[in-house]
Amino acid sequence: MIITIDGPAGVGKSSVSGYLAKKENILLLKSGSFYRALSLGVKDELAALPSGDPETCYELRDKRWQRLWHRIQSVYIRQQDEQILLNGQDVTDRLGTPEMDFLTPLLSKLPPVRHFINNLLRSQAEGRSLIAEGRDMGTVVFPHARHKFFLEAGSGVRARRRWEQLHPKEQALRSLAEIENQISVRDKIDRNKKEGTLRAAENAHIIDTGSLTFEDVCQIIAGSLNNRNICNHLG
Ligand SMILES: Nc1ncnc2c1ncn2[C@@H]1O[C@H](COP(=O)(O)OP(=O)(O)O)[C@@H](O)[C@H]1O
Ligand SMILES: Nc1ccn([C@H]2C[C@H](O)[C@@H](COP(=O)(O)OP(=O)(O)O)O2)c(=O)n1
Repeated sequence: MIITIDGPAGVGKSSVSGYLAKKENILLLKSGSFYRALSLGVKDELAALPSGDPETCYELRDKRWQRLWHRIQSVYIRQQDEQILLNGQDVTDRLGTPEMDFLTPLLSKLPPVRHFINNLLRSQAEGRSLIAEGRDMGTVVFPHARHKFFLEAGSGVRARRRWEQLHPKEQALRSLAEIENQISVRDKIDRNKKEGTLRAAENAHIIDTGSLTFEDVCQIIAGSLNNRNICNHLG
């Protein structure tokens, strides 16, 4: 059984899918973590590019792109339990930095990068029951998934959630407006990708989480999955 949960940044994908995966005792594939690990693996090459954006050199297919692509293909990413291993090393705690927030959308909009990660995700999933969360799990990576959910909420609500996740020291340094602006920039990249565009699959159950609590969202999904254990636990 494959369950997909897609949606934009801060909408509640990781927390809801993490909760459901634990309750169901099934694998959780966080596709964003794979994109983040790849960005970490090639960050020196990305930093060497003008403005750090690989799109121009990809479109020109120039030497810089060939170097970067060669490097991408040499990176080995694997999930072990809840840890993400990059070339055999646990990098899970290094994936959520502002630097990775910035670099990952730039790398993940390139079609060959998406194909590279999609293959990895499918190979991790082979023959297993799982929840896959991201942007294009229900549309591209697992189009035959039995259960698909698409979470949405306004950028203001999502920015506030992200801000509340920050340590008080960081909250003092970063305004809500700045975070909302970053979220809007990432939304724009996600919605305008050539491939893997952020959108709901035709057969996805769309849930607006803006005015719902975390428990509400879990319950709606659990109800839709008709999973009595989860419903009972939350009820
Ligand atoms: N329905 C909800 N209502 C309020 N806060 C939520 C809800 N769902 C998730 N959150 C909180 O919002 C923050 C962002 O959620 P997260 O799961 O990290 O989003 P995503 O994976 O989509 O980026 C987390 O602190 C999470 O606990
Ligand atoms: N299936 C996916 C998952 C993530 N991405 C991109 C989009 C985001 O900018 C980054 C990181 O995604 P992640 O889900 O970890 O982060 P956010 O929830 O957006 O903060 O990767 C993607 O293009 N396709």
